[in-house]
This record gives sequence, structure tokens and C-alpha cells, in this order.
Amino acid sequence: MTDQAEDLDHLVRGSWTPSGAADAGLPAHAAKWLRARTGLAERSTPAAPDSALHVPESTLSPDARALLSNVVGDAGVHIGRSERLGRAGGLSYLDLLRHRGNGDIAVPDAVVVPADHDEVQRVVEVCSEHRIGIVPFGGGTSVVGGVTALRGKLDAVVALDLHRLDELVSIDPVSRIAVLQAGLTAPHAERLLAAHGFTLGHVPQSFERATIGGFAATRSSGQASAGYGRFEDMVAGVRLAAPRGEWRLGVAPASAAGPDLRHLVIGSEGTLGVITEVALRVRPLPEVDRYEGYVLDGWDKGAEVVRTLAQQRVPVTVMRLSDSTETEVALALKGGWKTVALRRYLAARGIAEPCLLVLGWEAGSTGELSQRRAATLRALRSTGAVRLGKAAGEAWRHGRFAGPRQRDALMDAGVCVETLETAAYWSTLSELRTTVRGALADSLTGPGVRPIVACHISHSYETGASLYFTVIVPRDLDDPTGQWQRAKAAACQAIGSLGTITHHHAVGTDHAPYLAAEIGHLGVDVLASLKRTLDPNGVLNPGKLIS
Ligand SMILES: Cc1cc2nc3c(=O)[nH]c(=O)nc-3n(C[C@H](O)[C@H](O)[C@H](O)COP(=O)(O)OP(=O)(O)OC[C@H]3O[C@@H](n4cnc5c(N)ncnc54)[C@H](O)[C@@H]3O)c2cc1C
Repeated sequence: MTDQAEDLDHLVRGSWTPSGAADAGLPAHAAKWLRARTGLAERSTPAAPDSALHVPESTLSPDARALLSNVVGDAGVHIGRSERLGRAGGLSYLDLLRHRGNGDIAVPDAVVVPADHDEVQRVVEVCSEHRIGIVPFGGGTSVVGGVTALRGKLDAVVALDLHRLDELVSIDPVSRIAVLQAGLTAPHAERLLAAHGFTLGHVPQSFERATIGGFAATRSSGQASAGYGRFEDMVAGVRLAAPRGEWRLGVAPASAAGPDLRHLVIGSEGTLGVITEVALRVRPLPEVDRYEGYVLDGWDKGAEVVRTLAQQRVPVTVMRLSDSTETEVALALKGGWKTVALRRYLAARGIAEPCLLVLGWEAGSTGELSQRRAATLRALRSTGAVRLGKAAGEAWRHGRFAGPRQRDALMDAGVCVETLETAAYWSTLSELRTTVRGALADSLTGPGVRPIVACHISHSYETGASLYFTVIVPRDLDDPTGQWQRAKAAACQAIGSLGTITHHHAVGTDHAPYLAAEIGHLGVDVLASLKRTLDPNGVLNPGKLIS
């Protein structure tokens, strides 16, 4: 467990990295291309300094503070401005705007830092008894308002920072199950597992910051989901600290003992209890890997190929298809003579609308990798895929975490940049893409303003796939919040009954208004009665999931 005195600054501020845009600038050629492509004016809109932000006084009463200090010690209850501001919200575009001075920030009244399950349990009980809201806070990478410090009707709200729960509790190499504490970040968890020769293989784009508890609480899905599955596929068991007491689930690899109650906790977004430990299926660390790029002509062809590969269950670890807009953006931002040569090569091969397909394989030996790759290439035969080779695959792998870093630089340049995601069955997937793209483009287009709406598939199943949209458009400096809220609402309406409101970002506050349409009012009632059972005073993560 980390030292309590350790500076809490390792966690989120207003940007992805402590130094913000300085960590990944926007190259001059990329800025020039963006201006020409979107109508972006040459301007600089740097973030406001933290000192300029309004942070209300903490409303945590001295009595409540003393009770919490009894559990976690004085050093475990922080009411300082910077600690509270650092746990005020997640990392959506609207969160980043708020930290730049646009809109009010919901700041928790305190940050409480427990050291282990027992302390979490007691904090939860104190808060329940004294009507103090609790926002479980892992890596704070939520992009749907999941860690917004809403108070609801309660007297105060605290962020429960779980970073001290950072141990590998146990490992069973025979059954291949590791029990990990919830506050472990993904890189830290991987280092602990690697020492035993294992990996989780869960690599979301938020890998560097997000935590085991956060993954479980949001039904996360990583870039290698084709090979390792979604996070919930890895969960063998959970330990939950709820106001009504401790709840442990998961005793066998499969069970017919009624409904699988683990799935009530997985995806509960901190509204039912605090996940303190997760038992996870682990796999042997791969010895070799290989990433390659291919190009298909047009979205429909690309999606058909991904469907074929998914339905033939080819043994890939990563499978990701960019539409022609996303491919165009990637090439334009990269720039250079190699890009020019690539465009010429693709034109010469008759590719009118290049869509990049990245395939990756991980394996225990070169022989196994060759077999997996050969099986994939057999399925790719006669699909018209043009092979770009390892360089294109490795380029994707190399830049896989670059997006969040560059977001700060884009925002400094006056850009609105945000993503949203959904999923649907294959039969409606392309219709869904067209509809959502249209809604976003219509909402964001204005005089001299031409939005980029790019899309990719990064998680595919035999029955369907996810769609992930990235929007880049000049920011409306008069109403930046309204600009994105309108676009997001248009996209959510467009998703309608064609797909899910979220494939892996979860519900939080942002998708809560659309949940009933997806799970039915009866579904909402079921969740509400579950909450009443586990959290009778309604202190856990107010306003999230079921508001
Ligand atoms: C740049 C970027 C890229 C992203 N890429 C991906 C991606 O590829 N795949 C993906 O799935 N998601 C992605 N996300 C979304 C986000 O990273 C995931 O939702 C992640 O699972 C959140 O983990 P966290 O530890 O940061 O949780 P937090 O943001 O701290 O919390 C998320 C939610 O879970 C609750 N929670 C957290 N810990 C616990 C706990 N121990 N017990 C109970 N509730 C808890 C919180 O209260 C909140 O409701 C991305 C986000 C960003 C900013």
C-alpha cells in the first residue's frame, strides 16, 4: 500500500498529464491542415490557471470530519483546495472545459483516502449514517460524469480516493486467477502480474491512469478485447463494501445458483457499494507479438471484412477498423513524405476511400503466432485487403496512447474535441454509423465551420460491433458547453433504438436520461430497488446511473 503522506498530485488535474499540452504539442503542419479542413481560426485559448477557478468552502461539518478521521486518520481526510479540485470530475470534454473556466465545477467537500477494505467499509457506514454522499474515485478517467461530485439532497459529498488499495492480494497460478485491490492502476497491476508471468491484457486508451475498480465498475473494454475479452469477461469475483455490509461474490468458474449476481456489481458505477477487490482471470504473458496494417476500400467493405473475421472467430488479439475520415485524419496529422508515398501507392492500387484495418496477434511462441496469423490471412483472402505491413501496425501501436495527450494541445488551439461510442448488431451497424455521423455533422456545422466526424470499430463480436466516434471542430468560444451538449444530445437521439447508449464508457450522469429507453422502466425499478437494499440512505454516487 502506498504511503499516506504521498502527494495526491499523481492524480488528475484539468488535463491528461501534469504538464498538459507540453506533453504532446500540435505540429505546425497538423495545425495548418486542421485550419484548412475545419475552418479553425488561428488562435490560442490556453487553460485558466487553477487559482482562477471558484472552489466553494467545504460543507463537511467538523463532527463528520472527526468521524472520518477516526477511521482513516487525520492525514486521510483532505479538505485542501487543490486536493478537492483534483477530484472534481473526470476527463470528458465538458470536464476539461470546466477546468478551463467554462461552467461550474462540482467540487467534493473532502477527499477521503482509506488504506484497505476495512477502512472503506467503515467510511461507507459513517457516510451512510450521517448522510454524506460518496463518490468512489479510481483513476478519475470517467468521460460520462461518473465521478462528478454531486450532492443530491445530502449534506455533503466526499470523493473516496482508492489509490492506497494497490496490492496484489493473491495469485492462483493453477486456476489462473489473481485477486487485485481496486485502486491499482492498470500499469501497476500489469507489473505485479508480470512478476508471476501473467497479464490481464486489458488495454483501454486510458490504460495509464485507470484502475481495476474503475474497469469493473464501468464494464470497460480494452483495445485487445478481440483476444482477451471485455473486462467483465475477466471477472471471477468481487468484494464490495456497501452500507448494508460486505458482499463477496464468485466461488466457482461457472454456476447455476440463480442469476449471476456478480453482474449486478460489475457496471454499478459506484452506486451500490465500493468495489475493494476483484478476482480476475489472468493469462500467461505473451512471448511474441506482431501488428500489421491493411487497407480496405470504403466503410461497407471494411465492416464486412471485420464481420467475416469476427464470425470466423479468427485468433486475433487486436482488430480495429478506421473509416476513411479517421484514416484521412491519421495520415494528415502524421504528414511527411512517407504519407505522400502511401497515398500514391493506395491510389495506384485503386483504393478510392482508404479504411485502415489494424490486426495484432500475441502468442506464447513464434510458431503459435505464425499459426494464428496464417488463419487470419486465410480469412482475409479475396476480400480485397491491401497489405501495408508491420510499419503501419507498429505505428498504430506506438501512438495508441497519444490521443489523450494531444487533446490538451488541441483545446489550447481552440478546438472542440470529444468522442462518443455505441454498439449494434451487424444488420444495423452501418445505418447506425450513418445516422449518428449525420446528427453530429448537422449539429456542429455552421458558417465557415466544417466538423470532422470520424469513426472506428475497435470491439467486434460474432453478432455485432462497437462504433467509436471522434469529433474535431472549431470551438464555439461564446458557448462551448452548449455547442457540445447539443451535438451529444443529437447523437444520443440518433442512436435511439438502433444501438446501445454506451458500449464501454458507462452511464454516469451524461447517459442517465437515456437509460430507461434502453432497459425499460421496469429495468430502472429493478436497479432502484437493488440500490435501496444495499444503500438505503442513497449516499453512493448520487445522480449516477439511475439518477
Ligand atoms: C482518454 C480516455 C480514453 C479512454 N479509453 C477507454 C477505453 O479504451 N475503454 C474503456 O472502457 N474506457 C475508456 N475510457 C473511459 C474510462 O477510462 C473507463 O471508464 C475506466 O474504466 C474508468 O476507470 P477509472 O479507474 O478511471 O474510474 P473512475 O473514472 O475513477 O470512475 C469511473 C466510475 O466508476 C466508479 N468507480 C471507480 N472505482 C470504483 C470502485 N472501486 N468501486 C465502485 N465504483 C468505482 C466511479 O464512481 C465512477 O462512477 C477512456 C477515458 C479517457 C479519458
